[in-house]
Amino acid sequence: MQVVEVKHPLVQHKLGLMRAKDISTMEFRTLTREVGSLLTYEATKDLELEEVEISGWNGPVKVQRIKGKKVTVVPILRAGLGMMDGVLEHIPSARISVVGIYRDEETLKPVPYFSKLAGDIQERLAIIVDPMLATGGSLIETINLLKSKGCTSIKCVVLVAAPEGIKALQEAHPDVELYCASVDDHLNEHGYIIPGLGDAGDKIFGTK
Ligand SMILES: O=P(O)(O)OC[C@H]1O[C@H](OP(=O)(O)OP(=O)(O)O)[C@H](O)[C@@H]1O
Ligand SMILES: O=c1cc[nH]c(=O)[nH]1
Ligand SMILES: [Mg+2]
Repeated sequence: MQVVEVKHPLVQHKLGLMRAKDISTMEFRTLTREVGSLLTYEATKDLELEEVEISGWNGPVKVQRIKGKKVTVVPILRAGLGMMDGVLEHIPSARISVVGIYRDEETLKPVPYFSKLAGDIQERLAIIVDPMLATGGSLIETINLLKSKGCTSIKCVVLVAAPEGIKALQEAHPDVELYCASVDDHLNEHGYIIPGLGDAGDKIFGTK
């Protein structure tokens, strides 16, 4: 599995701001979208281009245009919604395939509760967004669902990933790509990423 930790200074600076204890809901939400946007820039660097001729201001001109597959963004509810607009900034025509999964606080197992996928998802590149990859259960469950509908091209974009979650993802789905701003140190006994960001969903939605 390809794992890319994006070391760009803007990404690292913004992620650092997100780790502050007393960050406001507004700041956390804004930074989630901004880092999501920067990671998307990196995650789409291999999209295929084709040359086409258009009418330019001074006559015909050859330009580059994205050729490859169409895209669907897959936010995992709730926290993934915070990154969705960061993807859409770059790919405004993308379809949105929403997956609702929460993590049971006791068992840490993923609990699916909603899905509404693009009807032609088997023809699309799926870019899954969720700020946190902890045990990996939520992301693995989401990929299981997408693959069961015929989707074969999947990239995952997360802000922070735990080594334990990366290992689980690698074992379950070695064919996907993972982009993150940081591979953090470990999971604590409650399944929270250390140093991590805390509960990303609560911070984005202001529900603590
Ligand atoms: O890798 P895992 O161990 O599955 O944990 C990661 C998941 O946990 C969080 O969601 P949460 O269950 O808190 O739901 P929320 O987004 O509604 O807050 C997070 O946004 C991921 O979806
Ligand atoms: O650290 C973590 C782990 C799971 N979900 C979060 O929001 N944060
Ligand atoms: Mg949460």
